[in-house]
Amino acid sequence: MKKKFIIGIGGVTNGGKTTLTQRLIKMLPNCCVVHQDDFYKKPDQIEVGEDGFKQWDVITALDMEAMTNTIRGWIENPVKFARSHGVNLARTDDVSEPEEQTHILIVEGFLLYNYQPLLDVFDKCYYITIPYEECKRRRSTRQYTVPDPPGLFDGHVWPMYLKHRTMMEASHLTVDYLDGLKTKEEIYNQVYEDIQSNFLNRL
Ligand SMILES: Nc1ncnc2c1ncn2[C@@H]1O[C@H](COP(=O)(O)OP(=O)(O)O)[C@@H](O)[C@H]1O
Ligand SMILES: O=C(O)c1ccc[n+]([C@@H]2O[C@H](COP(=O)([O-])O)[C@@H](O)[C@H]2O)c1
Repeated sequence: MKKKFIIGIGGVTNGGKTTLTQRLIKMLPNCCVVHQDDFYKKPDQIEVGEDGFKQWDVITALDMEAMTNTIRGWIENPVKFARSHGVNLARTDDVSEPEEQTHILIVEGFLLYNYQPLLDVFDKCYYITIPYEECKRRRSTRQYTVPDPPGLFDGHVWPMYLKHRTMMEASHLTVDYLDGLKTKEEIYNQVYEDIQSNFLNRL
């Protein structure tokens, strides 16, 4: 029986992906995480568009090859990956050896489902959405390593979100939508129970 599961938590910027991911990794056994934001290229490698904005919200702004290699490293040896990332593995005195246990990888990011080589690695694809107004409000309070210049949200971030979401929906990937307007607790409970029943209780 399969014992390695990769779960995607994608969706709009400021939808609550990181918040949900942090809660899940605390509660799920043998759970590692890969954050897409960690694979951003350096600011001087980000293209400037005709609109004058640095194009942060496109797949070429990210080193997707490096991210894919990191995920492949987990697939090859989740125990080694967990140990080298400081993730505690379940105790082995009352269960099987670490190699025999179930392992979960959460991959979190805003452009997860727009990179063809990764589409077939996911056992489950979640996608958090929030409406324009709420997204703009949350984003206005957020500090990124490179702060948003005036007009970036309406001129680049939101249009790119709509474009990539449309492309994802055309790809026939099976995606479970999560309503990011629900409370953090509600979203977490929904996903935790879903993962439990789909991947953990069946073992
Ligand atoms: N369900 C929620 N309801 C209200 N605010 C939320 C919710 N989830 C996250 N937030 C807030 O929204 C902001 C962005 O959350 P974050 O998890 O960093 O989003 P993302 O990783 O999708 O960009 C943070 O200020 C966070 O506290
Ligand atoms: O992380 C960075 O270095 C960074 C630098 C510039 C911009 N970002 C923004 O990060 C956003 C994606 O991350 P998130 O957590 O909001 O989903 C995306 O909308 C980018 O515009 C992120």
